[in-house]
Amino acid sequence: MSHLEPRPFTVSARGPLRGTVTVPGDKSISHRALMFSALAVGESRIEGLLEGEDVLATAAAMRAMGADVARGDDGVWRVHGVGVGGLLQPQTALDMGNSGTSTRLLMGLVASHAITATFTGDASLSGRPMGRVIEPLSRMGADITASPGGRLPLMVRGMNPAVPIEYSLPVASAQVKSAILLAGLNTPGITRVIEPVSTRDHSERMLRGFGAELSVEDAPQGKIISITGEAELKPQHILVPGDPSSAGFWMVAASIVPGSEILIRNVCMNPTRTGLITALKLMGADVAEIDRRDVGGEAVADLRVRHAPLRAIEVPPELAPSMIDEYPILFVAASFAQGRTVARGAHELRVKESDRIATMRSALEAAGVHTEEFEDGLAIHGSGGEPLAGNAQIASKLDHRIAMSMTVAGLHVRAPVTIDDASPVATSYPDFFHTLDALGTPR
Ligand SMILES: O=C(O)C1=C[C@@H](OP(=O)(O)O)[C@@H](O)[C@H](O)C1
Ligand SMILES: C=C(OP(=O)(O)O)C(=O)O
Repeated sequence: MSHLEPRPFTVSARGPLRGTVTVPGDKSISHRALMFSALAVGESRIEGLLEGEDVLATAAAMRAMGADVARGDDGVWRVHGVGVGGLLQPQTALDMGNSGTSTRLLMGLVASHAITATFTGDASLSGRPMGRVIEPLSRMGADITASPGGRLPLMVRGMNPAVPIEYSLPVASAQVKSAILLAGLNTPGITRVIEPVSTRDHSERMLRGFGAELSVEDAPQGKIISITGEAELKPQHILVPGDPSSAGFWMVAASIVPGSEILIRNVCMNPTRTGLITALKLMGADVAEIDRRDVGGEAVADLRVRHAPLRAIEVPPELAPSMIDEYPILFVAASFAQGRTVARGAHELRVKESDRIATMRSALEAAGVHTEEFEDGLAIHGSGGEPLAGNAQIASKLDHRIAMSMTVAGLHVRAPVTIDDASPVATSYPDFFHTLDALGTPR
């Protein structure tokens, strides 16, 4: 799973970008589809699963804990689950690769089963904080031994029966929320998570779809999500909609490269995920939603994006949870806007696959963009639509979103940009470079 060989990639000005793109399945939904199917009794079928390294790490972990997980020649994944409470002791350490979502959600699952699992990961994942899940899961009775700083490698000794808790999230994190709900699935009684700031709600929607007893209540202190434990999940047929985070790269590419027009098909429009579209529209981007429909309980639309002059904005901080993974590509859009864009209230970016504030700052500065760094964000002085100087070496720091964002920046430059290692792109978007080739040729 780890990237032994760095794969450099050089990008030079291209365009205009024209064509139709179908983005891969949503990463958050794909992880959950595998996990929940593995806990149902019977066969679930999953269509449109993202076959990126992060999701494959989840598939391997579910197999290691007893589920039968296989991809058919028709591209449909079939999962025979073990039932809630039925996870088996994995025989070797679970290699989570680069994936924070796999790690935190699976720690929750293991926490309430009578099994012990060791979690390992690559250098990026081993630097990310796990204390945020260790704390609530320990309260539920799990015994967790982590490396210094609450990092990987770590070992979770599950407790069965675990103790239900009521827990108010100290950080806006769908991973922490989901870890607790997953632990609650196999815990007698009602486990409650209070979410002062709403985050992506795929776990809630999908757990309900699988037949779990889960309620969401609006209260003065936030959303109260209650799950009744010792649940029985029924197998499902899941259609995974396209990933709005992956679509973001093409939205910004079309917006900044003159003459471009891209139709992006089948994009998940769950309102907890559409912050980038809101921000780009505030900047003057030409994004049209076509044919809004429902796919497997999620809103989906096709998006037609045309080149348009962008203007700087103050990015509303309340958008942060609904576009948390899209800040790197938003910073690229801002680099081509007229004026100074300010994005603050995004401190969480410091603890993603890389420190995305520092990494994007260095990358954009190297490519000729003037930026100012804050503890919780960046200010970016845009080019007003002119190409960037380019002529830069970019460190992707084992971070797929940095590699893809700086590739998009490199589509409108005076001199080529080289990404030192583009291999992390395979974690979330294995076809990214093929799709780019199909959309436009070097000028
Ligand atoms: O629950 C999820 O699927 C995710 C939640 C977010 O992380 P946090 O929970 O750390 O905000 C996001 O950054 C990640 O890519 C996927
Ligand atoms: C933060 C991300 O993923 P994860 O936390 O699952 O590694 C991401 O995909 O941008």
